[in-house]
Amino acid sequence: MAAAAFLGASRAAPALLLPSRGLPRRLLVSAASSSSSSGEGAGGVVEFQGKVGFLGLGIMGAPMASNLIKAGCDVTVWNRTKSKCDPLLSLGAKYEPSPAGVASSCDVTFAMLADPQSAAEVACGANGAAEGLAPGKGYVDVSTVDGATSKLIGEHITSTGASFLEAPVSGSKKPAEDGLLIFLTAGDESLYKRVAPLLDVMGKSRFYLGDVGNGAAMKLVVNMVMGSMMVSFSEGLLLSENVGLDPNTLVEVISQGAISAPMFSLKGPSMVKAAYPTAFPLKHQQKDLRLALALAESVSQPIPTVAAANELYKAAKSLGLADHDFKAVIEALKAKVENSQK
Ligand SMILES: NC(=O)C1=CN([C@@H]2O[C@H](COP(=O)(O)OP(=O)(O)OC[C@H]3O[C@@H](n4cnc5c(N)ncnc54)[C@H](OP(=O)(O)O)[C@@H]3O)[C@@H](O)[C@H]2O)C=CC1
Ligand SMILES: O=CCCC(=O)O
Repeated sequence: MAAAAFLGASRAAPALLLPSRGLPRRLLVSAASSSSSSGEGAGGVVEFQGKVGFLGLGIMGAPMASNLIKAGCDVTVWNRTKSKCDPLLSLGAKYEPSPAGVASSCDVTFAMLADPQSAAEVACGANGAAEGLAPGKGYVDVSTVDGATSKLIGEHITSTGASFLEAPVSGSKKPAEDGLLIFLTAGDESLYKRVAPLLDVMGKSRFYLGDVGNGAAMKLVVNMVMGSMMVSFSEGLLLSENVGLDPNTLVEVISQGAISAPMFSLKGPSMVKAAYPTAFPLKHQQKDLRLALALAESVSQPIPTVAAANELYKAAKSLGLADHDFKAVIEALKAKVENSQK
């Protein structure tokens, strides 16, 4: 069936208004063709044709896949812990029992895994995605990993004839739910253009940064700044309290000045209450600082503030806070203060 004819059919197209770089866009999705393509259709309508795979349904992967399904995509999912697929299956997703099965049944497969080791295992290991890939298919890794891991995955994927894009994201659980992530992409530019309509379902903006490794590096630089800012903020909250100020007032004062940041306004009030519901797990923030330190080492640049922040996240992990939100790093600081006052 011709794609245009299918796009005209009723199955094809829940049409959505999508905010992308401030411009409303409509998305037409079709699963009609096994050779996926996308582009501007008549009247500025953006089209994606093909089946979409999603591997890794954690805090980020689940809402991202969910948004694709809600936009009308034909989505097939896999997760190591199978029960996490259930909410997506209820929304209409299909299931395959391995990453290879997903990749072989889909035109483009996204992966959102915890760390370099799991991203490499799911892409390149036994029953991994690469086993199901072939020329014409695409693999988009949106996990936060280091450049070396991303290059290794990319080489493995492209050796099958498929194309590879790294596309880590800035933005946390809520932006993932709201389809407001920022994609930092690098690698195959034609795959980037092909999946752009899908990125625009899940995100509010996208950057194409050239060779594989550049997206990973950009993501690590952003997150090392964020991790250090959170430590500095924690020190300020604690110091304000220790000198008899109301830390809630500090949050308000900061929100009105030059260092105002959504992170402080959003996370400050719960930090004052010592509540740390998880949006971005502390173990992942520490992983990102570890990878950023290695990145800096690769160009012989000292990043002493990040090195100090990393030690505090490690201390927080050893206090059992790995799966709490990364703002729980303030607890490691409290423990240090208590120890120093003994
Ligand atoms: N949370 C956030 O705010 C953000 C996170 N990120 C990055 O996105 C990635 C995912 O984060 P997030 O969703 O929060 O993390 P979660 O810990 O919630 O999810 C991790 C996912 O990886 C899977 N996984 C872990 N180890 C393995 C393995 N050995 N083999 C197969 N699958 C595995 C998990 O499967 P299972 O369910 O079986 O454990 C789960 O699907 C990370 O790289 C993180 O740094 C990026 C931006 C924001
Ligand atoms: O990697 C996690 C980033 C979290 C965020 O950007 O708020």
